[in-house]
Amino acid sequence: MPKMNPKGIYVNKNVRLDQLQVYGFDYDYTLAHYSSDLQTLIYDLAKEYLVNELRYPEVCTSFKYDPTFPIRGLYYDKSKGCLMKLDFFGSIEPDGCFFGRRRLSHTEIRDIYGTRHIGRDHARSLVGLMDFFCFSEACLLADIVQYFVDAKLEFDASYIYEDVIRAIDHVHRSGLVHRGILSDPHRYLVKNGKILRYLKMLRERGKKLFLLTNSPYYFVDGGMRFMLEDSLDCRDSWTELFDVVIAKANKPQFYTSEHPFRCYDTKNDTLTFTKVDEFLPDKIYYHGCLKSFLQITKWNGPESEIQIQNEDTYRSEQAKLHIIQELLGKLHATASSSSRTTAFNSLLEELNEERQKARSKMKMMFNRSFGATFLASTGQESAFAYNIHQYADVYTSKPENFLLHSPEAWLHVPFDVKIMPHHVKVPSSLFKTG
Ligand SMILES: Nc1nc2c(ncn2[C@@H]2O[C@H](COP(=O)(O)O)[C@@H](O)[C@H]2O)c(=O)[nH]1
Ligand SMILES: [Mg+2]
Repeated sequence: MPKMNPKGIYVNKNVRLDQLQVYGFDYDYTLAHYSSDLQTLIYDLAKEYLVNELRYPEVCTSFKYDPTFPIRGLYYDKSKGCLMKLDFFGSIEPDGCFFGRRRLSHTEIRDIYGTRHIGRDHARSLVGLMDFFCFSEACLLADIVQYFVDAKLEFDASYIYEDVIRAIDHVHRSGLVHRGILSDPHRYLVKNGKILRYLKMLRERGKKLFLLTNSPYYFVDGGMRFMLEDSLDCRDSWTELFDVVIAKANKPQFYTSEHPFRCYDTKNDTLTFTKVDEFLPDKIYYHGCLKSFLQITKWNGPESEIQIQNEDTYRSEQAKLHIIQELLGKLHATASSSSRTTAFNSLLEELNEERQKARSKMKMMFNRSFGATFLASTGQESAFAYNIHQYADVYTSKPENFLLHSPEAWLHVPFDVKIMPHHVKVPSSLFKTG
């Protein structure tokens, strides 16, 4: 029986690795991986800020981060205070909607939202909690809402959101989280020699490498030294692995703004005043934007790809593919549908019940509150999966998984994939007994 591969490389759009010349890396949760203690650290620091600076009641300091509660890709409703999981089509998961830490019943969801489907009006008040840093945020939001409910205090859910975001933002921006991690790296950082092998292999193949992180340099430097201390020759600096190192990049604005780059003086912790019009080896750069990055590096990417897509031969192939797909869809729709007897209907009911049982069993195997990150309880993809599908051509759990493939590999979307390529189909023969 096929199994999902946690180290697999999954392809949403075809990519030829042999044609990739430039590899960009993010730092947090890409080069650096953290233990779950980090979520507790962020949660505790943010909770202290709520109490000490925003005057939340003292009792909030006793709240504890619950690692079993949140998953990635949840949504917080700023107008209603609910924390929920959505499916691929933007419908609320029937058992995945919480008010505070209490799961709402189907009737309660209907009373609040009308239908399970989040319409345009409600969608405006939803905020996505997508990245790995959001676990603590999701848990803190739910715990604070629960506090107000238990204390029978009136509250505006959007104020809770603003306060929690402010607290979380503060603990990152002030460097409290960064200093906390560096003060006890063994506790928070996961050492990984494989990433060094992967980066070196790419360099040996003549690829250009850059690091683009929102984190400050001292934090990245401390983390990289710690993670690579057993595998990197002590005379070498980790910065030599990259052609360009950019810290405090201010993503996502980096991609759209016109901020200039500044050269960062690592000895004096200051920014220099000279204009940056080239990237020198061993120098660290701060801020900047994509436009200047492309102007300086001239790593513009192949424009021929767009030209090819505009050519008539390509477009006629594309049209042919669309027609074939449409025909396949119609074939599926017209097959089956026979006359339904009572026995047929009761069998249907029984099967539905069994399906329901199996679904909830499967869900519990992931996370008892919200189930799987990529899947809705129907077995279809979640809204988080939709985001990955939209924004990632290729995805994998760790960059070094690429070591298991040739750097010249052509990565193809599997021919039989429905939405997420890492999902495998379980053959029904698996359940046959005797
Ligand atoms: N000001 C905020 N900073 C945040 C928040 N969540 C995470 N972070 C910080 O961003 C970087 C991660 O950058 P990356 O480019 O390396 O992935 C790291 O320093 C975090 O501390 C936030 O909500 N507000
Ligand atoms: Mg990151």
